Order: sequence, then C-alpha cells, then structure tokens
Amino acid sequence: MDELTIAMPKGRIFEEAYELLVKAGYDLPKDLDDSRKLIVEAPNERFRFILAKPMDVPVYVEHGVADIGIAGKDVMLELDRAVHELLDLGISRCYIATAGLPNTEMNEVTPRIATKYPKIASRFYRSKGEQVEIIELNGSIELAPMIGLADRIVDIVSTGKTLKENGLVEYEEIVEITSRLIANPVSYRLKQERIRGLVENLRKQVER
Ligand SMILES: Nc1ncnc2c1ncn2[C@@H]1O[C@H](COP(=O)(O)OP(=O)(O)OP(=O)(O)O)[C@@H](O)[C@H]1O
Ligand SMILES: O=P(O)(O)OC[C@H]1O[C@H](OP(=O)(O)OP(=O)(O)O)[C@H](O)[C@@H]1O
Repeated sequence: MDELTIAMPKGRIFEEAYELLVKAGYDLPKDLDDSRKLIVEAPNERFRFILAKPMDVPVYVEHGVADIGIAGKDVMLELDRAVHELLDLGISRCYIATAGLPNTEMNEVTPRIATKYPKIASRFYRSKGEQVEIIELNGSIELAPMIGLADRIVDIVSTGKTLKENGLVEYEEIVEITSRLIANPVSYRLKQERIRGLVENLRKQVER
C-alpha cells in the first residue's frame, strides 16, 4: 500500500483535525505534535505527517510534496492554489468580517483596510465598487483601527471576544470559514483508492 503524506497545520486546527482522524479509526501516534519534530510517521497507517504553518499547507500540496492536507477555507480563498478541495471537515468554524471602531464612517477619499488577507479584502471591496488601500499585517490586526492605522480591518471572528475586548464592532460578514481536506491533483489520481477511502471515513464522522 502506498504511503500517504499529509500536511497538517500546526496551531489551532491541529487538535480538531487530529481528533477527527482518530475518530475516523486511524491509529496515530499520541505525541504527534508534542516534540519539535516536523515530520512524523504513523507507521500502522502508512501515513507521514508534515507539520506546517497553516498558510503553507496548500503550497506543500500544490507542489506534490504532500499528497493531501488540511487547510482553512480562509487560506484557500487567499492563496487560490491549484489543489482539489475534497471535503468540508466542519472544524475550526469561524467567519471573515469587516470591523472597526463603533459609529465611524470610512475615510471618504481612500479608506485604509488592515488585514492578513489582502486578496479576500480586495475582492470584497471591489465587489462593492469601493476603492481602498490595503495594509497587510501578519497578526494582531485589531490593533490597526485602535491606533489610527486603518479605518477597517478584514479579519477572522469566532466568539467575537477579541473585537469586544478591544472596543471594536463588526460591520459586514464576508464569508463563513471551516477547514477543508485538500489533495494534490496528481496524487489524487495515482493514490485514488487510499484517498477516497480516507474521504469516506472522514465524511462519516463529519456527518455525525
Ligand atoms: N479564532 C478562531 N477560531 C476558529 N478558527 C480560527 C480562528 N482563527 C483562525 N482560525 C482558523 O484556523 C486556521 C489556523 O489559525 P491559527 O491561528 O492556528 O494560525 P495562523 O494565525 O494562520 O498562523 P500562525 O499564528 O501560526 O502564524 C485559520 O486559517 C482559520 O481557518
Ligand atoms: O472572535 P475571537 O474568538 O476572539 O477570535 C478571533 C481572533 O482569532 C484570530 O487571531 P489569533 O488568535 O489567531 O491571533 P493573530 O491575531 O496572531 O492572528 C483572529 O485573527 C482574531 O484576532
């Protein structure tokens, strides 16, 4: 049986993704992300895990160094890589929204939008026919309107706690986000049986 290389996102998605695979019946090492190791084998399943930054998962999969991977829909929309999206795993649910200081209008000339998602943000404002300047940041996006760097942010909201604790309010919901199982198109063809089996096992858990 072929070995499957799986790109797993470190951080927030990891735990839910790990649990889903275990519930689907796969025998995985208990300490998969406990060490500093970046490549971990699950010999009983002939899986090899690459532990990657969430934004890099579709890159490994597109280049075929990972056969499949798990990535947030936010990352998929932002990177737009040539990979197949096989299954909505329904985990790490959140949404992308615009937010800012309460009761504020956007600057009339060129509003400034801070975000870690420049493509998603540009597409959204273009679809509304609004011209904006995108300011790309790597995290703690909520800081931007608080210190006068931006009129609005485009960022992930889950519980809304971060916005609330920083005195910000949501303006528009852009898109709902969950994590997806993705595959390299060539791997999907060559290792079809294994990958389809995995999709079916995961689907049963997702639908429960
Ligand atoms: N607050 C949240 N609640 C639920 N899901 C989230 C939340 N924030 C992000 N996500 C989802 O989890 C994925 C990974 O987020 P995470 O915070 O682990 O990584 P990151 O911020 O992209 O990377 P890093 O912090 O390692 O640079 C995101 O791509 C998104 O799909
Ligand atoms: O609505 P909430 O439940 O408060 O979650 C939303 C926060 O979670 C994410 O940040 P993360 O913790 O990944 O940190 P980051 O700012 O470094 O991206 C996101 O960027 C928001 O800041």
